[in-house]
Amino acid sequence: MIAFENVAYNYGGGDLLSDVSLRLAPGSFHFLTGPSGSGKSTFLKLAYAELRATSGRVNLFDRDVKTLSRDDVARARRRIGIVHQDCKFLDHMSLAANMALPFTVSDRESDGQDMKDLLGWVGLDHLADALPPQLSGGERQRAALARAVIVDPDVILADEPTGNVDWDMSLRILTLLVELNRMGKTILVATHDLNLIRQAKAQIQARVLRIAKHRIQLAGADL
Ligand SMILES: Nc1ncnc2c1ncn2[C@@H]1O[C@H](COP(=O)(O)OP(=O)(O)OP(=O)(O)O)[C@@H](O)[C@H]1O
Repeated sequence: MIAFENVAYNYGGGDLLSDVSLRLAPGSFHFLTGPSGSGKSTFLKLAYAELRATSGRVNLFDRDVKTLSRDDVARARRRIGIVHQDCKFLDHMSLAANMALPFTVSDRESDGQDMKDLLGWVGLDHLADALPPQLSGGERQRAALARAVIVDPDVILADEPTGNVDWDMSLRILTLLVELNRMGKTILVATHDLNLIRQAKAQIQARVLRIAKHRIQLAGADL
């Protein structure tokens, strides 16, 4: 799905990430952890071609990102659901209308029943007509996850999807991610939350990647 080959990235100073080689195989579940500022969000941006590697190669669905035109990137992104750290909604539009935005943007028809089912799946069907500022932090994060999956992507990249929510809500979001993985989606979750990772490993085969000293390594079984 997504492969990194000897990738390095810097924002103009020294390398933030260097010598990164890894593959997100279809149907795999990965966590990405590491200290604040170590480059987790940067890695995700490289993975969905928001940033281009300074050196090395990132393959998105078997194509070198450097060779992709803007349209190719847009097409590839339709196969990726991105849950941003600080998810943005249009505050003047209902939750249901916000959920339908990916369809509007990609010129596809949205199916009202699918939308209802999806809101039900994340436990927000009663809030379909609410405006985003009326949602709690956990409701926003579940809405962000639902919006990322509404176009049925093959890959889900989630940046701290359980930041700012309590443990019960974190577990609920984790359960949704595990369900998606069981449906065959390839998942990568960047998180600081080691308890969440332990909880997930009790349920599914998840690999844990750790950023240390600018490199990304597979963490041992100690987690
Ligand atoms: N656009 C940018 N220009 C310059 N430096 C940047 C830019 N974006 C991020 N950085 C720097 O790169 C480093 C890594 O940032 P990144 O957001 O990838 O880390 P992170 O591991 O996701 O952090 P956190 O866990 O705090 O979200 C930080 O030192 C950050 O200040």
